[in-house]
Amino acid sequence: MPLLAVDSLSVGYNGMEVVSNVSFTLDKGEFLAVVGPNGSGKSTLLKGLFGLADVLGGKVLFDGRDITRLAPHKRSLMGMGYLPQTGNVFEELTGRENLVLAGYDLPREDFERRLEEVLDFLPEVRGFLNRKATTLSGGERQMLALAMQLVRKPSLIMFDEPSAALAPKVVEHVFERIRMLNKGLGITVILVEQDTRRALKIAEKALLLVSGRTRFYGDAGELLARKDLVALYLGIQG
Ligand SMILES: Nc1ncnc2c1ncn2[C@@H]1O[C@H](COP(=O)(O)OP(=O)(O)OP(=O)(O)O)[C@@H](O)[C@H]1O
Repeated sequence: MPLLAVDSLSVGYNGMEVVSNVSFTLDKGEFLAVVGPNGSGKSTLLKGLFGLADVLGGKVLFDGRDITRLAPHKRSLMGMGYLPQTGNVFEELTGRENLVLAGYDLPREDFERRLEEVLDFLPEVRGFLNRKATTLSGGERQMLALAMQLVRKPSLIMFDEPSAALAPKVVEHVFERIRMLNKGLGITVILVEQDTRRALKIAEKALLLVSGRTRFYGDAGELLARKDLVALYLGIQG
């Protein structure tokens, strides 16, 4: 049984359809990149999968359970994580306070144990524990936001353009961490990313969305090799 099965999903806002009829499945530990031109509905698809946009048709099964209409916090309790582009940390709180909030529903001892595991995995976050999130750089905030996800031990994390507005060197680091949490911790990943080449190199599977519809779904390497699609929709050379 796949961890996530998306069947003919249509998503939109106020009854207006933005994403139409998208289907894919993800097994545990797989890595899917969602790519496509600006405005093609990539973020909307993630929001639909997390219960933050209107599902206008189709079905989403997670761990075998129909979650199509489930509230976002219940999805989170089931092991789904979602990292939006912005607004992913509480700015006025310290790193530790952010992490405590992320684990609000975990028993105290579990939380402390998990926090230690997360800090071993993301050692740089130790340095942010007593700093207010407002004082952190964009890349540091991403790391804190990632730690907030990991403390919940998700089986799936969905990232919405984690590299947006970050310096190239920092992007490298963020991607390395995403790769490690997939390969090392076995967490299933859906990545929406502007840097298509990078996304397709790190992922196994790819979904190319054009005007809200699936233009390609399959092996990420195969999409990279499809010069026609790459030239038309992805703006990367060769
Ligand atoms: N909250 C909203 N209400 C109404 N329409 C929206 C909302 N959010 C996005 N849209 C519209 O949905 C369409 C798809 O937007 P979306 O952000 O999902 O695309 P995207 O592929 O993620 O784009 P980008 O790569 O530029 O981030 C756009 O036409 C956008 O204007």
